[in-house]
Amino acid sequence: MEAVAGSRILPQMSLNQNSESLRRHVKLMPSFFNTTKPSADQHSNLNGMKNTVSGGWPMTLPVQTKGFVGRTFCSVGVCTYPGGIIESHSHIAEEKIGVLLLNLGGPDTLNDVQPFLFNLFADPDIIRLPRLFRFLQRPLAQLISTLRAPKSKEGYASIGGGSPLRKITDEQASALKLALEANEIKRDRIMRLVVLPLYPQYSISTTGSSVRVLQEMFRSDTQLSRLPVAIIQSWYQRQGYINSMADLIEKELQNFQNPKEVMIFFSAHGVPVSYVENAGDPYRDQMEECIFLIMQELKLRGIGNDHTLAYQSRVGPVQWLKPYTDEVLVELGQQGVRSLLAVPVSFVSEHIETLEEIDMEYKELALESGIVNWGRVPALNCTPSFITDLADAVIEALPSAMAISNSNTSTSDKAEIDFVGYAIKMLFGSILAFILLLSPKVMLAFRNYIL
Ligand SMILES: C=CC1=C(C)c2cc3[nH]c(cc4nc(cc5[nH]c(cc1n2)c(C)c5CCC(=O)O)C(CCC(=O)O)=C4C)c(C)c3C=C
Ligand SMILES: [Fe+2]
Repeated sequence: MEAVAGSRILPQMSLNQNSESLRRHVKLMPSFFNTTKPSADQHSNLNGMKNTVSGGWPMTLPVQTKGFVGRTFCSVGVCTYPGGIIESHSHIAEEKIGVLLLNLGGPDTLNDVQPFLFNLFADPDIIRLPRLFRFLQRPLAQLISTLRAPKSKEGYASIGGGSPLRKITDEQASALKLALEANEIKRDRIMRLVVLPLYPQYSISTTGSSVRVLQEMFRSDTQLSRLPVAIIQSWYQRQGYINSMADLIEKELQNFQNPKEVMIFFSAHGVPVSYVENAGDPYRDQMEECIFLIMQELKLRGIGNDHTLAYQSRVGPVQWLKPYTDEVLVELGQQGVRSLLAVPVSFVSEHIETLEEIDMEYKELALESGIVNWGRVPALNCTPSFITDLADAVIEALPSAMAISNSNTSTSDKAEIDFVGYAIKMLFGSILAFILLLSPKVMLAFRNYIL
């Protein structure tokens, strides 16, 4: 059994690489683990089986981030699942299950901030340009990331000079591996992959974006396209997750002098309204249902506090989901709310928006607005009940694993077509962006957009 942590760069790989090449790639992965566990019989459960160390699963995924400091596949955990070896009377079969965690990346150092932002804005699911203007995506991303970098760097500098996301995601991957090994399960002789985004609610801009790229990659690889894959789209409604969130809230309420008077303030990462209203993003509906379920669980525990939901972290001049966290905090203070417990709800790890935006900016704003007692629920990170629930989610998803079908175009043809198209688009995009930038008015509008 091994767990290897490395940089955030995940290069393109294929299934049949030799072990030397595999080792090199594995080192580049933020988190990769590989275990096998013996089993007695297909029809017996695996309780009490002894772990063995595998020499390595000859498979790794063609995981590719969208550039250097990656967004999207920022933690990869691959494990051969308990039941690694299944003995069925006369044969021994090895059974391996991969778990691929999808998460947002974050800059490890201040030097990584601009490349990180570039990857973010170059994602067509984050900056959604009309099809006709798609060729501008990368030049625009270059421009916006360069202009926004100083402000973002300030934020990352204030939380220690980089994002903690990578470290926490690695820890979650290791904890999940242990939880999966502890589980009892019966196995067939198959290899399957479960894709688990670390976003409880689905959004086009998070899970949607990652899964789209993953599917493109799998379709264009003959071997991977045959691998049975189960994708967990969202899991906010799972009782284990709801209970874990309720536990955190219940515990944190006890830190207030008068817990019953505390306003439970859910703060979710926002998305532009157009995602929900024009592109059919289920994010807002799922978020509202998630809050409803958490509050319902708290009520069952005799906790009937007032609560509210607001959206934070908007970028640019377009309308984002409302109400906005900063505006609601001010209103609540003015309305006489004196005790408030902030609950970050769209993400399961500590990150810049909990450590800087909530703990510093929003706290200061709330105290200025009349709130006296402030608290914040920590992120779930590696909370055992939460990790166990993720392990259960992985196991429950296994039966639905299906091959992602192969595309007709060969990989090399595709690469050629992509390259020519890409070069033409880059050329025209850069010329247009350059012309636009010569106009001071356009430049000013841009500055307003990104800050
Ligand atoms: C520009 C549009 C953005 C959309 C849409 C968006 C959706 C979205 N993001 C998260 C989670 C996180 N985002 C984080 C950072 C971050 N996000 C955007 C922009 C959009 N996000 C920017 C520009 C940044 C960089 C930070 C900054 O400059 O303000 C992070 C933090 C990563 C870290 O390093 O700690 C998280 C987490 C969700 C869940 C979401 C949609 C539901
Ligand atoms: Fe974001």
